[in-house]
Amino acid sequence: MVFKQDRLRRTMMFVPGNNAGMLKDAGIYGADSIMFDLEDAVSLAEKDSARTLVYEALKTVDYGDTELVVRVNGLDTEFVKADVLAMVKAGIDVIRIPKTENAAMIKEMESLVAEAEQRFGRPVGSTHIMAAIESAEGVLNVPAIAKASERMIGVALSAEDYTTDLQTHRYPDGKELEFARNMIIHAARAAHISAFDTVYTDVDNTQGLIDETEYIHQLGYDGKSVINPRQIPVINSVFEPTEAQVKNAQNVIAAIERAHQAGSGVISMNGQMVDRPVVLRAERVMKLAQASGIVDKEGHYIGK
Ligand SMILES: CC(C)(COP(=O)(O)OP(=O)(O)OC[C@H]1O[C@@H](n2cnc3c(N)ncnc32)[C@H](O)[C@@H]1OP(=O)(O)O)[C@@H](O)C(=O)NCCC(=O)NCCSC(=O)C[C@@](O)(CC(=O)O)C(=O)O
Ligand SMILES: [Mg+2]
Repeated sequence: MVFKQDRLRRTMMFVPGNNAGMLKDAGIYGADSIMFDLEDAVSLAEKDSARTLVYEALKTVDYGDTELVVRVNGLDTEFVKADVLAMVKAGIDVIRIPKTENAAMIKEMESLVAEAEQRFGRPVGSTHIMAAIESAEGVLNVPAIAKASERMIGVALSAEDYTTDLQTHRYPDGKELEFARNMIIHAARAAHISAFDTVYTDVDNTQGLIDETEYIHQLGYDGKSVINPRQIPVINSVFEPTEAQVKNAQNVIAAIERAHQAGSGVISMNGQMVDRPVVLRAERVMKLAQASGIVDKEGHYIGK
């Protein structure tokens, strides 16, 4: 299994934990990560039955090599311990903590997860954690949150709760989210973990989703949380490199290989300096191209 920044995480799809049909089919839409939700998509009366449904789905449905995440109930609720025990027992890849305010909450979750791993004979450290940032307090503490544990694989903006906390709401231009988006991407990169943008709730507004995804892609985000399968190909297409970008990346990788053979770490290509950061960007382009299915095994552009 590949974790931290090595894994592509363009789309992380919320699947309500109380919906047996959605749980069964969640793997067929091509999300990079599936996130089973035990928190806000599930009513208080259904908390226990949703936990059982998700546990059964994890044990019986084949989700292939899709990363499996569960959003457990908040650390201040009566449900969280049972959620963590059941999900670790079922072998979940990642626990997403909702409404994360500070690094102490990551430590608290770390203890719960370690206890569950020991109890169910899972390797200690094998369950990863991510944090959803849903308040002003969380945004101000995100650098410490992102670095609070070796288990952390990412931080996510949760704009619905966050804008409520700010006493505003979401606007089409997203100006109210600028500070949080910038804090979160910087905290994630400083901690070498993934950064996820928030859900786009206007499911039928494809152009709005494209605009928002292009913006967060430009900021450096790995991907977005998703609430509907129709959003997956739209987001993937924004992350798909162009033919020119793929060809340039191939040329950069070939050029640096020639430079290394000649004993140098830097080379000029069409008058442009090619050094380590340029090569790292080229490698990321090739990884996205492979995930998009637009290159063959040798990395040659074949299109769709
Ligand atoms: C939005 C809508 C009602 C639209 O319904 P529609 O009926 O128009 O959907 P259609 O497109 O017609 O569905 C076509 C086919 O796909 C299936 N299908 C649809 N959605 C699927 C899915 N998610 N997973 C698997 N399958 C799915 C469906 O079953 C059907 O299957 P079939 O019948 O077989 O053809 C529906 O998608 C949905 O309920 N979404 C989940 C909503 C949710 O989870 N909200 C909580 C998380 S946010 C939050 O909490 C805020 C946050 O905390 C966030 C943060 O922290 O980041 C913050 O603070 O910001
Ligand atoms: Mg929320």
